[in-house]
Amino acid sequence: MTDPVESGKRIAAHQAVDEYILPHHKAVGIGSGSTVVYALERILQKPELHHIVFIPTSFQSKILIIDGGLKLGSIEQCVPGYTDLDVTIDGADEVDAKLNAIKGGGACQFQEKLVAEAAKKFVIIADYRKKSEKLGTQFPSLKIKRRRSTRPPRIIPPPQWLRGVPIEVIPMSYKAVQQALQIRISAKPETMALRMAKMKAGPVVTDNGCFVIDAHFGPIADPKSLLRDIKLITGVVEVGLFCGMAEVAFFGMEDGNVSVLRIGCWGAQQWDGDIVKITCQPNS
Ligand SMILES: O=C(CO)[C@H](O)[C@H](O)COP(=O)(O)O
Repeated sequence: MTDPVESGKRIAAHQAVDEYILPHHKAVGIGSGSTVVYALERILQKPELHHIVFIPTSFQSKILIIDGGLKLGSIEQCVPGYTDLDVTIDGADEVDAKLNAIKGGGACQFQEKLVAEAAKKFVIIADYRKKSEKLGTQFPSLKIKRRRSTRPPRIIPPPQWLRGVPIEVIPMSYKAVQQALQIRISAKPETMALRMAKMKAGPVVTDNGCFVIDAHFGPIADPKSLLRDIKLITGVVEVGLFCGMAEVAFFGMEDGNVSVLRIGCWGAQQWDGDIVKITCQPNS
């Protein structure tokens, strides 16, 4: 595989499966997106994992489980603290140094959070592009084209996904939620967008029949309090901010190594790419 992004996704997914999905496990949550496909690929290569019941987080992951001939379960069978999932493995759009993540690039954040919360361990797999010091800084914000006159700047709309925080909303509430985001969280109207479908006239409709607003807040100083503030808005079903949930993140790097960030310690590779001791060091 020559594409460094795709090979990054694969090596991260394979290493995570090898370390975190074990033969004694009974139930495992399967996330959504393109990186998760490589996790399924690895699981299929290991017959000792095929007795496990897999819990999907979306239509996509349900089909991956079924097409792989694996055992399909349902989240209703898993009650956190009673019949926990052993582990949930999932991709992410951006992950900070404290393992907070932005998710929902595939509009699956509600089911992904439900399944991640039901698991004893939540494991993130991603390629090197997803590593970020602070959420909201990894992707460029909208380009603003200034006119020569004194008129206000013209905002160039993004070609597709705004790459902010994905917010799943009840369809009839989307205008009210956008308004509340402006008033209560000072989101700018030009950095919020209702996510539109590509091969359909109209908005993306999630697996739960909802819409998604992508809202860019710039660098996010306190992801947990932003999450709390957005969730308090009537009409919001779920927010693609996963705070304090992941135990570990595997990043497939351009050089073919996997950088592992574990809760409470830096892994084998430091943030700036320098190799450090494999022994863990406390996070600041
Ligand atoms: O949150 C997600 C879907 O809602 C995905 O996990 C996230 O968008 C990462 O996707 P990919 O693995 O394709 O980069």
